[in-house]
Amino acid sequence: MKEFKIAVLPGDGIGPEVMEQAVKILKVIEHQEKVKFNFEYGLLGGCAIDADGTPLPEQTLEITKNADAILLGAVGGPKWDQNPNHLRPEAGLLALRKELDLYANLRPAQMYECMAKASSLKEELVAGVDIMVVRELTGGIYFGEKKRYEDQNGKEVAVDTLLYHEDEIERIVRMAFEIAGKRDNRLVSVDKANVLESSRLWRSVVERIAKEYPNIECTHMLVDACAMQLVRAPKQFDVIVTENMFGDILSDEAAMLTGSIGMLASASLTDGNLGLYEPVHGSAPDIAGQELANPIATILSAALMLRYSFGLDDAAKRIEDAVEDVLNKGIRTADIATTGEISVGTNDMANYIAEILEA
Ligand SMILES: NC(=O)C1=CN([C@@H]2O[C@H](COP(=O)(O)OP(=O)(O)OC[C@H]3O[C@@H](n4cnc5c(N)ncnc54)[C@H](O)[C@@H]3O)[C@@H](O)[C@H]2O)C=CC1
Ligand SMILES: CC(C)CC(=O)C(=O)O
Ligand SMILES: [Mg+2]
Repeated sequence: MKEFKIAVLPGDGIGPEVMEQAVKILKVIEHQEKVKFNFEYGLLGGCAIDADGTPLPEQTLEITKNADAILLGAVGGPKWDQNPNHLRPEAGLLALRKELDLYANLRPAQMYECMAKASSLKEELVAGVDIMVVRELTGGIYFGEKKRYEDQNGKEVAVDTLLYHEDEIERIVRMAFEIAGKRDNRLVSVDKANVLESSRLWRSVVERIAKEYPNIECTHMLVDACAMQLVRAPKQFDVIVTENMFGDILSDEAAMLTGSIGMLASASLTDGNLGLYEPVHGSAPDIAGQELANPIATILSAALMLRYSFGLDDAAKRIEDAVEDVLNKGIRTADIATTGEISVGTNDMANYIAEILEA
């Protein structure tokens, strides 16, 4: 029997709640596919600070390095907001991404037909939206040097450094071209080349690599214009490639086109088979512990794990179809509910998905 080791890092806030649901779905798949998933749990983020005094304990790093894939909930919360940077939950996640060289963050934003009909946005605007945001994940301003000091007038100064090496840009851009080649052959590279030197380097690398992909229509867009175009005419986009912070922001925006940030999955990949799979959303402290969290983003992240890290494409598709079936039946968590539908909590949403999978 084929065995896969999965490092499970539930994290903080709603992280453990949505993770429980994803594991529930994976146990159904395990049974159906006749494979064995060995789940190894680790602490990351605020819970790790509380238990071990560090957001990324050595033991967690070990578990992830020995795993075939990593499934993550979310980290962070107000309890740790005033901590110094190295004792913030988010620093643990950033360190993990860097340590494992997970440089490519794929964030697919796909609109379900039944969700388009119920969207608070115009149906014709969002029906058929299918965007893949390819975000650089281990460079840029989140990883540059940070400084705090007082100027000569005694006023505080803060510095974050945005730095990119050419080869860091090259590998993510190349991956985006490859992905575009398997989709609709359209790639939009997003930068701020009218202002930022790092963006001018980014653009020149994109232009050089574009010559190797003559069949792919490659255009450039400034990030402010892209934010506007995403809400004005989202269907113009197929694949977007961009640097770390722009991708973080634009993918949250793209999420809302599809109904809720509680629906968006992501895969963080390196050059091998290892991947980290996590919902795009955070730890949502405002709804934690209330059975309100939508588990779909984490369940769909588990499906991406089956596809990208384990090659279990059929199982991944069955999960995605089961999610769509449940949505077609009008079953909704609070974040995606409109009137006249069946409103369910976190657990029941996953139970309905599991029921369809088992049918
Ligand atoms: N990958 C990660 O672990 C991330 C962690 N964070 C951290 O999470 C904490 C909260 O950050 P926020 O800015 O509030 O972003 P957030 O994504 O946690 O929440 C934003 C809004 O979306 C809602 N929401 C998020 N996920 C949901 C779900 N599954 N179902 C239903 N509603 C959902 C929340 O209730 C909230 O109103 C912060 O400490 C932040 O640093 C934020 C983003 C990513
Ligand atoms: C380190 C994370 C909190 C950054 C983020 O918001 C994300 O990756 O989505
Ligand atoms: Mg984010």
